[in-house]
Amino acid sequence: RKQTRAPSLPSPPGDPILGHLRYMPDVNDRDTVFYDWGCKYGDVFQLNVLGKPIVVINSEKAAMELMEKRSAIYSDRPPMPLFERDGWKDGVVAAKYGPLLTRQRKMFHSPLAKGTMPEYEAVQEQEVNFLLQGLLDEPHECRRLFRLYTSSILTTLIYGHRIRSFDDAYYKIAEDFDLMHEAAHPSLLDISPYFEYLPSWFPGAWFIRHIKEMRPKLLYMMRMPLESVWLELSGKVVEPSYASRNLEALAKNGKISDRDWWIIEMTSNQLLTGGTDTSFQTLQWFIVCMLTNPDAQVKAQREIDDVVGRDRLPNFADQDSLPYVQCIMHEVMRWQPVVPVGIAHQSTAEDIYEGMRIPKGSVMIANPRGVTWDENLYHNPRQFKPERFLPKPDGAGENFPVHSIFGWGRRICPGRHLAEANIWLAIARILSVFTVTKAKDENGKPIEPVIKWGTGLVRHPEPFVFDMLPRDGNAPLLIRSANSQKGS
Ligand code: HEM
Repeated sequence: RKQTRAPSLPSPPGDPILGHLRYMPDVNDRDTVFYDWGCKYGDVFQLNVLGKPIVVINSEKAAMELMEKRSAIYSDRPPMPLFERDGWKDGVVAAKYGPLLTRQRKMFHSPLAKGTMPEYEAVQEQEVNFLLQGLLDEPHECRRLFRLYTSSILTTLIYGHRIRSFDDAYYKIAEDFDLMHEAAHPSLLDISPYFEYLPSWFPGAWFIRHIKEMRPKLLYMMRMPLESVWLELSGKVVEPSYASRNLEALAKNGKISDRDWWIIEMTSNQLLTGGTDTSFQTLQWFIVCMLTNPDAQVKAQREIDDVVGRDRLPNFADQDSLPYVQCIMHEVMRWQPVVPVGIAHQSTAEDIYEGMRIPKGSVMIANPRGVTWDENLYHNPRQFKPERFLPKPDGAGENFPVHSIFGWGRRICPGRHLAEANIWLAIARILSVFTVTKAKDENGKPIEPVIKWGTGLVRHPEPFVFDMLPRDGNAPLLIRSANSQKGS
């Protein structure tokens, strides 16, 4: 009673019945528009779309209080009808908060725990050496090579399959996931499931075509790799992997039920799809940052030269001695969060925040921009300044906004340790042997890069021009020798 009498959160003006439907920003600008509205209406404000409350949080203090400390009531997901129709119903990303989510997340605990990471170093080193070789031979293929790098680490760990070419069926799977980016857009299905029966030519019914194309692809993506692992298990040589271990454990107890099979299929797929685009697009943003901040690149290369030298490549044992390289990775993530508005949570009980009411069933959006652009937390927040994370007096002693990048409470990204390890190794080794620089036109004049971002679930730069040159005559030899070592 007391709670329902509490005042509502501040809200921008909207329409009767429709609420803020007509004012909802485009997916591409949602983070920046929500940031601007936060400056105007307060760090926690409410929108309503056809009666559904949407709470936007624009400060670390409020997000910590609600999404972390009170995560027991903020860990559900709102309905994601397009994801579900595409074939991801009940998969961990879209799962409602409950036993099925708990079971799936439990399966990730041990394989993705921080302490398990050293077990993957050999795979990561082989993959990064293959990446360097690719960048040396075909630097213009950088985008596809980054995707191959992140997806191959994942397919090796999940299915025991290394990707060695762009024609590999597993690479195609990772590429086909591009179509899923459309599912980030609001659709009529958010209003009612019956709109699925509209003809595809009906204005606004683009999602009918999307489901028709995406659903079979997603089903194939989930089924094909697991069936291959199952077939391999009946043979003699099996590369141990997340899927093989889970299948073997279940098979020991007799027949694997359809439900158990589905859970392994789904969790494997969500690790691959959740981990590939986020990580490889972070690497693309790293290239953008090096291209546009040459001083930072030089500083990181000097650090690597001092600690590692030029006769070998950096490895995980060097990580603590390369603080500036670590700062570069974190600053790339802070400067351009690749999941621009995170993944929405939903509240399961009514709540009060600073005397104001948050209705039960509110969609909760913790906007990363509210934190990463907060001038109380970051000096010149819109500038790329890796040293901000160095301890004082060398740097500003600012904190990496881990939750704004990897999520909140009981839904925090389970793959964060693996993501950071994969990205760090790629960044450290690229900086040790290559320099990212402006491309030159036919007259030898540097071409100014134009950086724009494309639409999708994961923020990515549109193709841009740059060069990636070996740092010295020894770099190609070092790369070739590393990539030809046993196991590579
Ligand atoms: C730079 C890389 C990555 C970033 C920025 C990132 C970011 C995120 C974010 C923001 C969420 C939503 C968290 C929330 O709801 O509060 C998430 C969820 C998730 N991520 Fe990541 N992620 C990355 C890499 C990975 C990797 C490598 C994997 C797998 C190995 C992975 C698997 C997942 C899964 C399965 C979920 C769903 C968790 C749930 O709904 O409970 N991610 N990630």
